[in-house]
Amino acid sequence: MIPAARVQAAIEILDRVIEGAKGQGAPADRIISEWAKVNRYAGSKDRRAIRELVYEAIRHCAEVPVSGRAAMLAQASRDASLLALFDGSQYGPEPIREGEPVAEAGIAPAWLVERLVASGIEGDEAAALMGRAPLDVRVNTLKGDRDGLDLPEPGEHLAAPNGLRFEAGTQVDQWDAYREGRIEVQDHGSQLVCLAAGARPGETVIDLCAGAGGKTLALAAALENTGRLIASDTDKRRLSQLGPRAQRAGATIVDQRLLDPGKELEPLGDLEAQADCVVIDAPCSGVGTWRRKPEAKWRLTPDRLARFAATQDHLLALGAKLVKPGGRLVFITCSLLDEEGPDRFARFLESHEAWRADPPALPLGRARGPGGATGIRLSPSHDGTDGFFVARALLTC
Ligand SMILES: C[S@@+](CC[C@H](N)C(=O)[O-])C[C@H]1O[C@@H](n2cnc3c(N)ncnc32)[C@H](O)[C@@H]1O
Repeated sequence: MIPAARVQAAIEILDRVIEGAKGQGAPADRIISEWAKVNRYAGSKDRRAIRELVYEAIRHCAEVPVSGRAAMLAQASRDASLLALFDGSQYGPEPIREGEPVAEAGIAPAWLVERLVASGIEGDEAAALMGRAPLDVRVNTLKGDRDGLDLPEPGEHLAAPNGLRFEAGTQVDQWDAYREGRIEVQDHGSQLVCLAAGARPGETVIDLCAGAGGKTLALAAALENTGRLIASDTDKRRLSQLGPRAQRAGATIVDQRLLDPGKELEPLGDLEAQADCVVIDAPCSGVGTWRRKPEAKWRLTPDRLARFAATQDHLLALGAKLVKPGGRLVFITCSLLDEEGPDRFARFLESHEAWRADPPALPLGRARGPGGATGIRLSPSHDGTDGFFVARALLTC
């Protein structure tokens, strides 16, 4: 494809991303994959270039743009070589008309920028949310250790004991080690928050919001496949992905439970006050993952954010019922907004007297939250990870 045709393709994809964001439709990566399936003439270099154009345009638009073209024109206003491609050539974008709408540059919609600033995310911290994430893997210690692993590329050793980093776009899923379950793709931050659980062999651990099991597999490795590991979620489709992943990883102790929203305790009744540790990787806005899913900023509304916070309160109260005296509750969100992190944890401690904060010692991150209810924040700028908040509480009696 000629460069101008790539720009036009990116504009058309952006139109669909914008539509998806307005109607809670498909995410950008799915829209791009679907586009590539239909437009077979696009080679791998074209697809990579188009993808980059789409993501860069999303990253730099504050509000939802009126059109893909307005988003791309905003990019072109910062990049003369892109501007020159609006030349009306065959397959390329039409020449620019006077007074055409150009999207407003910025990190996120104004209301969200305000919330970020109130949570201490501004300047470099905010800019880093628009960066490109590297590709991190976790070496699966159920099948070998980091030093003994022979990979096509060595990878950078990360602070998480089993973490390796590769350049974004490295096709690790083509490697034997991936197919054989010796490595899992998992962001470094995600690996670090799993360490906060402090899971030890023989314990009973509940991964309450297991989703497709990214953290469940890390917990199974920490437990060395001994003890009990219960993985629950209300989303049947996500949970159904865990079985094959666990099999590939050799995680044999995973006991799956599908939950009914509002009646979550029913299938977990046998576990009340039984767990050494309950991990709550709660549903959230995903602000911390904007490097991978930048269009998430357009999907969020103040109402949705308030609903996430209410669900987080609900899950904290629920998870607490499953922990035995002396046990631990680990609260995780991939958000940098205080209202989805420190505020929730502080509220939980205020309303649950038998619990006290027990901040985990992690190799990266900074303390965040009021004294007595402190957790750890990881951020792209400070730690080179996705953004996370993780806090741990102990049941004292
Ligand atoms: C952040 S995601 C979990 C990601 C997963 N732990 C991982 O590491 O890949 C949050 C999950 O919470 C689940 N969820 C939402 N409401 C829930 C509820 N009431 N009880 C349990 N899980 C819930 C969602 O379906 C979603 O899979």
